[in-house]
Amino acid sequence: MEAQRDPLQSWIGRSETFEDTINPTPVIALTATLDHPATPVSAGTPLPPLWHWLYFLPMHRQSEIGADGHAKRGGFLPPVPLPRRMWAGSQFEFRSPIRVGDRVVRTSTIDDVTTKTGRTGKLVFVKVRHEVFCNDAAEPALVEFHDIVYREAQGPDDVVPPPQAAPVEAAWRRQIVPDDVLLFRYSALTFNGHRIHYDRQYVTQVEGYPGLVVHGPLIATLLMDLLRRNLPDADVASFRFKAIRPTFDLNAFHVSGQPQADGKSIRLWASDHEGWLTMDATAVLR
Ligand SMILES: C/C(=C\C(=O)SCCNC(=O)CCNC(=O)[C@H](O)C(C)(C)COP(=O)(O)OP(=O)(O)OC[C@H]1O[C@@H](n2cnc3c(N)ncnc32)[C@H](O)[C@@H]1OP(=O)(O)O)C(=O)O
Repeated sequence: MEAQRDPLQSWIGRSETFEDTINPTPVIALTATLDHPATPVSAGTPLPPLWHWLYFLPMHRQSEIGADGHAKRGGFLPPVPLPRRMWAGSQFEFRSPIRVGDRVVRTSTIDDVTTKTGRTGKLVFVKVRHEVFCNDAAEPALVEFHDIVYREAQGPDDVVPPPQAAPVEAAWRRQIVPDDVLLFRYSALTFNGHRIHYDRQYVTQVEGYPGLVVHGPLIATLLMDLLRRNLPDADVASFRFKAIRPTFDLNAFHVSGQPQADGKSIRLWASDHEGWLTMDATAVLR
């Protein structure tokens, strides 16, 4: 007998395309948000890795927004019935520079939809493949896989999996204070309406987290910023990160990095105020 296919899997292959222009203002605004001097940027300046998230913003009209502040599901993203959405991780290939002034096109495709049972309960992962093309080029400048995870509602039997200790030795380390202004500015820059990052009543009473959740892409951007602070001329060929444990706005956290013996890879990670690993990442230089 043929196994029954999960109806959510019929979303695999669905795609959408958006155009944009790499305007300088978001670059200056993120520069300031990451606590660098907000100096002007000229046309032709390459975008730092991950700063493409400042473009192709989700311009859903207000009536299309769902309870969590994201677009209602069932359009481009499948109608996953689990309520709590998180950014689980991403993998990137940076093939050629994306520059201020470029006209860009992004094609996004649902690559996979999988249901798993994790330690915290039922999980549905949606993998989206994004390709960014500059100035009518035939080959993408950037390929990104974005893993979105949906979790069950909070319940009385919730399991908190045992935490994993972060590495103790780090060549680079920076403390980040995730106050609500930092979270607000990042949500605004990425036009991200997800309530878990700014609506304390919603995040604590509806989703059951203890505080505002720090955006996974913000932590990833801070990891890449740490790399650039220490190796300003580094040419990053690929990057991947996995969000292991949520980070809340209740305490300072650290971003750390350690170049590896191969001379090309750099392990980057984030850890919370108790030293638990919250994000694990690897960058590979060209
Ligand atoms: C922006 C934005 C949203 C956000 O930024 S939300 C904040 C950033 N994200 C997070 O804080 C997520 C932190 N991670 C977690 O809470 C947990 O790791 C998670 C994802 C709930 C999973 O926990 P579990 O303990 O239940 O999972 P297991 O370790 O038991 O694994 C079960 C299977 O799932 C696979 N898996 C687990 N974590 C990930 C991951 N991060 N990425 C990909 N796959 C993952 C794991 O490999 C297991 O698979 P098997 O095939 O081996 O069964 C916005 O929405 O806009």
